[in-house]
Amino acid sequence: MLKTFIRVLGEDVSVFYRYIWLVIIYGVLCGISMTLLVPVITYLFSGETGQALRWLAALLLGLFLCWGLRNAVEQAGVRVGCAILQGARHRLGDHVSRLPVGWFTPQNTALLNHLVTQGTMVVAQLPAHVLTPVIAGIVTPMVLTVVLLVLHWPLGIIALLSLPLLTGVIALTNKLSQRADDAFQSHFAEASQRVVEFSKNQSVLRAFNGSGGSTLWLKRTFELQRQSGSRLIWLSAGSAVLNLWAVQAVFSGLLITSVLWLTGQLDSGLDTSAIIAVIVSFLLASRFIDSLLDVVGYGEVLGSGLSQLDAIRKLFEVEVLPEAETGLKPRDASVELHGVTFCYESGEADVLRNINLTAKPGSMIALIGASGSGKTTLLRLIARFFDVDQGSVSIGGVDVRNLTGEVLAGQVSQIFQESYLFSGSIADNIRIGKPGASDLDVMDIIRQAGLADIVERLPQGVDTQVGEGGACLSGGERQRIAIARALIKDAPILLVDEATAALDAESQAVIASTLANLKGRCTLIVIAHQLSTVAMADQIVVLENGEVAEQGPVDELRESGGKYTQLLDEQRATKGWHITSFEDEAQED
Ligand SMILES: Nc1ncnc2c1ncn2[C@@H]1O[C@H](COP(=O)(O)OP(=O)(O)OP(=O)(O)O)[C@@H](O)[C@H]1O
Repeated sequence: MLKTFIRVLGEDVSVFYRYIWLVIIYGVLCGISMTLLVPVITYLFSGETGQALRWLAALLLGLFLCWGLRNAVEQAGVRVGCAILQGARHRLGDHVSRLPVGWFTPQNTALLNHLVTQGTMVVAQLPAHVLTPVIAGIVTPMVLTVVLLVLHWPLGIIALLSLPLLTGVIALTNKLSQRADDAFQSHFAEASQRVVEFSKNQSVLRAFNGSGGSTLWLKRTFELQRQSGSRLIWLSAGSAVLNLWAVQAVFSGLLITSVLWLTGQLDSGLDTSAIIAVIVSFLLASRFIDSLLDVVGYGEVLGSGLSQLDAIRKLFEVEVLPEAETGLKPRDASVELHGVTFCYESGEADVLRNINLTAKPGSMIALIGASGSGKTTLLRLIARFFDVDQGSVSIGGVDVRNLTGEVLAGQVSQIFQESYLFSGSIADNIRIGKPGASDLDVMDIIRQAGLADIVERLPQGVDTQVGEGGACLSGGERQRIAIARALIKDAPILLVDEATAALDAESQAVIASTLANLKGRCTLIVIAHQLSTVAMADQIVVLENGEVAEQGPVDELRESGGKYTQLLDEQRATKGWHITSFEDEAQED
């Protein structure tokens, strides 16, 4: 817990240390103040009223100091909470921005959203509202235990033994509640994600499931959330009862011991000092129990807060991609893969195995292979979405792990099949590729990406809002904006996941002409779906089950009659492709 607080608070950690020290001092001072009851009662019973009043004044002063310190503790707790709210989100953001892109699954994204919006809020409230009574509720009984040991050792021994016993019971019940709370929070995040998915994709759901089956996933998620919610309620209630029983058991032990001792004293004749000691011990024992009851009372809120803190800890423990500290720069736009092996999850089968590939500066490589053969993964490794498990990926002779994020981003531009557009205008989205681009540059790129006609048709031209995710545009229009965004960046290496049949013929033609224009001007590595693209490449790489099955110039592969021709035959059968050269294609067009 302490480590996570320290991590979450970063450079503001001093406010947390100050708070912890204050609350410990507060707990000790409360314990000491209560022990001042001993001389007050002793002197009262022995008739020394003056002395009793002096000790009473000391007791009142102690209580006054406790009250003052409690205020200081509360303020320190609020300051810790503010520091968490102000800094934790930034620190989480910094950490998350360095995580591998593959971490951002819908479930992790929903969890992140939940932690940033609600989790940090719950954690921020812990010091001010929960930790103070809990820490003081443990420190004060420790002080009282020492006094009880001095005053009447059997009571002291019971108090001493009860501390680890109660800590054990509370830790156990907390762990159980925390587990139930983790499950509930995870189902809660999943349900939130499902609701967003459900509302965003109504058109798909209605088209395929008009009878209401579309709500099946949602219902299942809600059911899981309900089950984990009930489990959490039952466990929390059970834990509260168990904790209370444990405290009452200790109280009964203290009570029985006091009564037995008092009875023994009465049998062996009245010893006033012993009777005073029993009465005082009994008073202290009841304060001891009160403090523990405070701890138990906050058990449930504490468990829930700690569960959020634990989720934040786990998030901080996800390994980030190490950032290069060297100032190395690629010497040219070549791309080399040496013995690259990679799997997404450790322990699972390799998605790529021993891949060797060289793209000379300005050359073009077409990646082809069946669905799932690893083509997209290979492009992701070049852009360092993940680090390879074995081997290396180099750009311009430098391992991508030794390039800073900024240098690498400057070298590589990408066109994906599904490129996300941000809320804003067409021009805003294109300028993501080059923030300082002039209006003239933007218009020029719009022409190159075959967007000119579309932009002219729109009443607000390049200032037309695209909506969230480009919802106001067609798939082809979105794709062309994404192409324009990649082109304006003018990076020396372009990675392209060519559009499949999901796009209209015009957009496919735009990609083909873009590639033809760029050929020779930058290094192109393209997942090729169109025969014309395959035909214009300098080198074809055929992937099969994560391995390079064949590679070489198109003519060589055509003649060898190996995997390449086999794949083309299969695709010709499904799409009507035929083996031809780029020139033939151009003539046919
Ligand atoms: N983020 C991921 N986490 C885990 N496994 C993944 C992930 N992305 C892809 N895979 C798996 O890796 C393998 C290769 O996928 P990849 O997307 O690289 O293939 P592909 O050749 O590009 O396929 P397609 O042509 O259908 O896009 C597949 O078995 C896929 O299920």
